[in-house]
This record gives sequence, structure tokens and C-alpha cells, in this order.
Amino acid sequence: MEKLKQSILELITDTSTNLPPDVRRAVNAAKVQEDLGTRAALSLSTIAQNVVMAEENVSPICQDTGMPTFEVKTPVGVNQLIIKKAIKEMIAEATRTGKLRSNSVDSLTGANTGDNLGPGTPVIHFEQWEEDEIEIKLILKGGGCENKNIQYSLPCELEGLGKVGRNLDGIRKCILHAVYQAQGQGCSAGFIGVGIGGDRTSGYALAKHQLFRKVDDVNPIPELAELESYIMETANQLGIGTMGFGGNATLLGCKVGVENRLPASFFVSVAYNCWAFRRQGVRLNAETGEILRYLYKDEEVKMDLTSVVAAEEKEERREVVLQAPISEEQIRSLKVGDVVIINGEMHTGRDALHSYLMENDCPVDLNGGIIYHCGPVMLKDEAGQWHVKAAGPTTSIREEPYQGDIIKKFGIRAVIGKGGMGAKTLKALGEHGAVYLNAIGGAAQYYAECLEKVEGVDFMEFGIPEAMWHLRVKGFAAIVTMDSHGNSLHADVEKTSFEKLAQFAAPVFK
Ligand SMILES: O=C(O)C[C@H](O)C(=O)O
Ligand code: SF4
Repeated sequence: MEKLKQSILELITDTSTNLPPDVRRAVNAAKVQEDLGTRAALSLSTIAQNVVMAEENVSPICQDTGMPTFEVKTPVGVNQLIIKKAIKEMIAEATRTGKLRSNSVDSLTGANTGDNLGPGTPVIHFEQWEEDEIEIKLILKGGGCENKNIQYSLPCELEGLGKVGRNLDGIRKCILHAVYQAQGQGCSAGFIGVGIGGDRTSGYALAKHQLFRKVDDVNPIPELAELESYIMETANQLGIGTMGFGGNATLLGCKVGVENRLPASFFVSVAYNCWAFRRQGVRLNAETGEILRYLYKDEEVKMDLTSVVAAEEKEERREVVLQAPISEEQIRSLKVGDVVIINGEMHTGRDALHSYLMENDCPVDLNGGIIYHCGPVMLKDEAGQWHVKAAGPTTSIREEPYQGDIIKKFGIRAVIGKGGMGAKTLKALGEHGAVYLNAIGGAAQYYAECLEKVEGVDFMEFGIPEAMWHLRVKGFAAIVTMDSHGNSLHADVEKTSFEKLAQFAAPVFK
């Protein structure tokens, strides 16, 4: 098995940096569905550009390279321990070279292991089969979309949809609700895997397993094939759109699997995957470990990079250049829908930093400053200088308990993230003169290019993703989605999508 390690490293690198053709096709199709010049269409253009950059730079499509989850099938007699060891070594190697972010965190101490290894990481499932070759499949599913997974225990009652029975129509309601509750926070437009039945654990495993199906396959069970196409049709009428900006493309794929259940239980488990749907697989020669072929690479699909900005829209859209420190007056002039271009300094901060700042001082002056909800992939060169390898936004709503107080305490004028924030932050934006800016989730290469220099770092003890990076940026574009006048695009889209969801309460399947 002299080629085994090399093959595994290639698989990990390809999965993290090169979006598979079926996913590319789905993203391209979404772009066609969106109206020219809308925020959703512009976001899809950025996403397409980002996919191309990731492939060219051989760098992560998204900075959150997720929970590496392997499904391995081996012929009888192959030593699975050797494969496990090779996977672990190559996960550490891919982390060292910036193809993966160090993503394994001690749940009790918060310490990052730094190499993506630790209890429970990576996840590896082995199975034996009758074939002669080894098959290794890998999915890198990020934390933001993982947080939007949801499990329903039937019968139940769902907001807007009413009673949910233990039948196909009940399942239909659960899936629609799952898409609705994710809003844009899992970086829509997304893909869902659904597991019907099992217990709580195997139900979720089945749901995640569905994500290994090709986007364009047809379910062999006729009722489920019908359900899948119903969901594709209907979920895209919810109007959530790319990044939750509103629009026609909300769901790019729906795959449903079924397993037996216990008489007392009826679970519907949904695994939500962002547009950055990174999964790949290989067949290996069982003697040498050499790659014989890839499983999701049957054709080459180029990203659609055609510009979607309609001329008249371009004139209407206001573009404002912001340079930190930002004045209150400038912030008050911004309204939802404005595009801002940021130059100057910004500071990353996410969960660990926000909780720290509630009780402590900040090592830098944040007055008039910009906080970026981001956990980047960073590499240090031989001279000791840090470089940004991938740096898209993280889900902002996690900071909701802290953000308003932190804005107040430190005089922050702009918060950049994705997915929007809640009522408490909106109130603070109005009271203190600040804005929330939505960057395109997953566009980690696109934003890394705007981050010109790492000026410094604090709190390295929080680990690379959670540290406070001080960055010099140029031409960083984001959209005002919550302003200082009480407007929130996120609240609006949530409200209208709920009204649409409620229109699907009447039974469809017997
Ligand atoms: O951890 C991150 O960088 C992003 C995360 O996947 C998210 O979607 O919030
Ligand atoms: S930031 Fe968005 S694209 Fe990246 S892993 Fe999280 S949900 Fe997926």
C-alpha cells in the first residue's frame, strides 16, 4: 500500500478545494433562476468566482473545512488499521499545509488540538464488501450548516403547518419546515439529506449518508422520488434565496432515505448542507493504494461566470466606501440594501472573543472599528509572517447574546458576518449608530484576496479560528442587511418565508 497516504492526501485536498461537477451544475442552475441584478444573483456570482479561485489556488473553498467524515469500504482481508492510521496522518498533513483549518476543539477546555486530530475527529466508518477495490468517500461538512440540522419526532405540531402525522404528508411538512428554519444561516442555497426512521442516532447518520448521493440521481423508491421533486419545487417557493437575501433559489438538492423504526419512535432527521457541498470519493487499488478513479468527477463543469448585473440596477445600487475608524454620521447614512466597500483595518472575533470581551478589556482600540465574524485559515511563512489562506464569514447569530453589549462597550460601528442577527442587536445598532454587514458565506478565497496584510494577532491561545486577527483590507465588499434605523432584511425574509410556508399546510400526500 505504498501509494495509500498520497492517495488519501489527494482526496482530502481535492474535496476541500474543488467543488464536484454535480454541485457546480446545481449552483450554475441556481444562478439562472435568480433575477438579474438582485442581491441573490450577485451573491451567486461571487460564489461562482470563489469556486474558481479555490480550484486555481488549491485552497479551501470555505474556511470551515468541517468535520472530516470518511466512509470506507474494504475487501475482506484488507487491514483497516493501516487505512485508519494513514487517514489520521494525512488529515494532520493537510491541516499543516492549509488545505484544512484546524477544527478539532476540546469541548471542555476549548483548546484547539491544531492538527484536526482528537477524540472523535476525524470520523471514520468502515465496512467490508465483496469487491476487490477499496472505496473511500469523504464529506467536509461545516459547522454552520451542521447547526441547522434538525430532527423531528412524530407526531408533532409545527408552527405554520399544524399537525404532523406519522405518514408521508407529515414527513413532507417536516422537510419544508427544516428548510424554512435554516433561513440563510447555513449558507443557502443548500442541499438536504433526509433520514426517515431509525433511532435518533441512526436517523441522523442516514440523513448525512444521503448527501453522498449525486445531486441529479433519482430515488429508486417511487414515493420518495415524488417527495424529493415536490420538496425541490415547493422549498424554492419559500423565497429565502441565496444567503437568505430573498430569491428563487433556496434549495439545490433533496435526497431522502428510509430505514425501519421502533413502534414507539418516528423520527425525521434532516442534514442541511451549504452550497459549499464538499464531498468526493475514490476507488483505490487494494494492493498499492493507488487511485483508480474518482467517484464524483464524471465530467468537467465550469462555473458560470457571466456577469448578472443589469445596467439599470447597477446605477440604482448605492456603493459606499468605508474606512475605519468610521464616523457615526456615515453609519447613520447607510440603509439596508447599500453595498459597502471596506478599506483599512478590521478585526476578527467570534465565539471565544465575544464571551471574553463581555468581562474584559480589549487589547486594541475598537472605537469606530469593524468586527468581522470570521475564523480564518492561516499559515505562517519562514520569516514568521502570517498569511490569510481562506477567510469567509461565520454565522453571526451565535453572538446574539453578546453583540449589543459589545457594540456599546467598545464603540464598534460595523459588524460583518453572515445570516443576520436578532432583535437585541438590531436595537443596539439603532441606539449606538452601528450597522450589520452581510458578507457571502463560504466565499473564503474571494475575501482572502481582499485581506492584504496580517497586522497582528491576539488570543492565539483560543486557537487559530477563534483568535483575534488584526487585518488590513482593501476592497472588501459587503451588503448592509441591518441598519441603524431599525430595518432588517433578515427579519423581513423570515416573516415572508413563514407566510409562504403556512400556505403549504394543506395535505398533499395520502
Ligand atoms: O466556522 C466557520 O468559519 C463558519 C461556519 O461554518 C459557519 O457557517 O458559521
Ligand atoms: S461558512 Fe457557510 S459555506 Fe462555509 S461551512 Fe459554514 S455553512 Fe458552509
